[in-house]
Amino acid sequence: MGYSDQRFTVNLSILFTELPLLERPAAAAAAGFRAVELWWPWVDAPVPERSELDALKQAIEDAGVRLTGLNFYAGQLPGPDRGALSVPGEESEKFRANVDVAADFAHSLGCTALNALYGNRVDGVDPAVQDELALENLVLAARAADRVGAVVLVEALNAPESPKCPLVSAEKAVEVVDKVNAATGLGNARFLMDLYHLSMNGEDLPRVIAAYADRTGHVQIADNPGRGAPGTGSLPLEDLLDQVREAGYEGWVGLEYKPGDRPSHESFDWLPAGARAAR
Ligand SMILES: O=C(O)C(=O)CO
Repeated sequence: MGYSDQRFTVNLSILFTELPLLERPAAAAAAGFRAVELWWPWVDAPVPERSELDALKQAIEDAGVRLTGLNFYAGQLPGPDRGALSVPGEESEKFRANVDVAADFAHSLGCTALNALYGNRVDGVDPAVQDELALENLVLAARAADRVGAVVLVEALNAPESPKCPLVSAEKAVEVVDKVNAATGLGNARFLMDLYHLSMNGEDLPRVIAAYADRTGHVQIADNPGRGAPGTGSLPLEDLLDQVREAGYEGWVGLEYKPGDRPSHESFDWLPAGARAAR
């Protein structure tokens, strides 16, 4: 057990952002990793030019890393937006336009996990109307993911940093997962267990792990406070990841932390070089 038994993937939307997008996959490879994940990289373009998609695919392939996770279009991340799929009007339309583009792009790189961020509450809109729209859009996303052999992930964010997001507890996110699976019958909606967000919400992490590991499709980590590398805060991340493993989760663990005021490649000193290259 320990970090050496985990399969880590580097989030290139929060790490290596000091580099242009197309240089980040090679930088992750140079740091010893073989797997990367991304938020939707084109925050203003749910349907980017074909040439942009092709260039990113090429950069990932040339670096010799695999893409293990991709967020659907989610607006401006990490804020002010927190997703698009529950936001009526233009944002929902953008999400819908993106669904097949993101699923096909993921598929072209063998990526089998697509994260669908819920979005903020909108002043003056009935929350029930937003939740109904969200379910419709999550069903579309789950069907598109299923078409390419992928899962659709539903993530709980944290209330202090996302005060308008309604999905700020594991229980609430898993409730949405269950609703999507009940609506599609596909069983490919899964919980994204982000230990940083859940700890910011004050959740009992061992309890959450025991309760929901079997419905978890992806895990992400950062330390708390600060959303930095493991060891920069007070979360017992190595132990918590052991618990996740013991509870039956064997998938990827996304490094979704901020490097701090140092280049990203210097932020992996907590992880033995031999433990980075999991495939
Ligand atoms: O917006 C965030 O903080 C996320 O974790 C997105 O995946």
